[in-house]
Amino acid sequence: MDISLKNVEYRYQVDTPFERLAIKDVSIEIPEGTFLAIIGHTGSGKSTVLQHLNALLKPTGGEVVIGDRVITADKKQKNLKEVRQKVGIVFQFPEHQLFEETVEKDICFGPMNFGVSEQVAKKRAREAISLVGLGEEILSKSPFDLSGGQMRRVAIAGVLAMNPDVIVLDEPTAGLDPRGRKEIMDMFYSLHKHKNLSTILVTHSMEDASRYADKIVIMQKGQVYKTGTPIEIFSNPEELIEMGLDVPEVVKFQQRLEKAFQRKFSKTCLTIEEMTEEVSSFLKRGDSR
Ligand SMILES: Nc1ncnc2c1ncn2[C@@H]1O[C@H](COP(=O)(O)OP(=O)(O)OP(=O)(O)O)[C@@H](O)[C@H]1O
Repeated sequence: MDISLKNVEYRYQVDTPFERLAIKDVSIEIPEGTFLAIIGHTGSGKSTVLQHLNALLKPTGGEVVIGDRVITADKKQKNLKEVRQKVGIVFQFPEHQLFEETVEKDICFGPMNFGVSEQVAKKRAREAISLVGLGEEILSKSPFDLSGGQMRRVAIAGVLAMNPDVIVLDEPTAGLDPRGRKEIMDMFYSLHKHKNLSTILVTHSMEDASRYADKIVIMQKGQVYKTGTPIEIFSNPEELIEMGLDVPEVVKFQQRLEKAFQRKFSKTCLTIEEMTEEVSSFLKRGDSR
């Protein structure tokens, strides 16, 4: 399912003294099967954009196209439930939304709320729990007896059990240790690859944006500042640093080497493997000078 935002504007608390323009003139194309990362400073509008992707927010200007639905400020919208089922959102700290007595009931809650039978919901719960790397024995436990990392996986399983076509992630690894972060991100990447799940990731981690995304959008002051592939975005690290944004460690390392040797590498490296190759040919070239 394709999603696109066309010149979207959103104002919070319209017609009140607290009215605030949060995003304006935002255009983003997300073809089916894309892994898109949205980066930018706090307050740049990332979460506001994200909530338009499953019609939790309706634009106050422009239009949002989700599959065959067109959502604008004026149009009366029916059956947004269908859109919300197809586009699943994993909010920050999703485990805070667990509330049922058992993991199984918690995971089944969403699908049953959308009219799926109990039997089918239970089947989906078993599939979803395995997709997030947990064993079926956990289904009968109370979510509140689990570790933080397990709770997070259970909450994600609840979103997956809705069988979404698109998954939207708002800093899904916030508060996890480095190993937990990598496990969760690898899991989303594998779902994206094997189930062709379009994935939209809002993140402060440039490492994750460069490692997993096909396309990156930089938001600044409520607008899209730049869109490109990870190579296009990170091949000019000075621009990002000037904006006060970080760049991946491997890019910083390349910058330092280039400065120390007063020579440019033939390309920007985004992984340790690429960097190793580039450094060895760089040193060989150095030898033959
Ligand atoms: N409920 C709200 N009412 C009024 N203004 C809001 C509301 N939510 C967000 N804003 C404002 O909209 C702008 C964009 O906020 P948004 O949360 O989309 O940014 P963000 O890039 O996701 O930030 P963060 O990285 O901190 O999550 C900010 O100026 C923010 O103060």
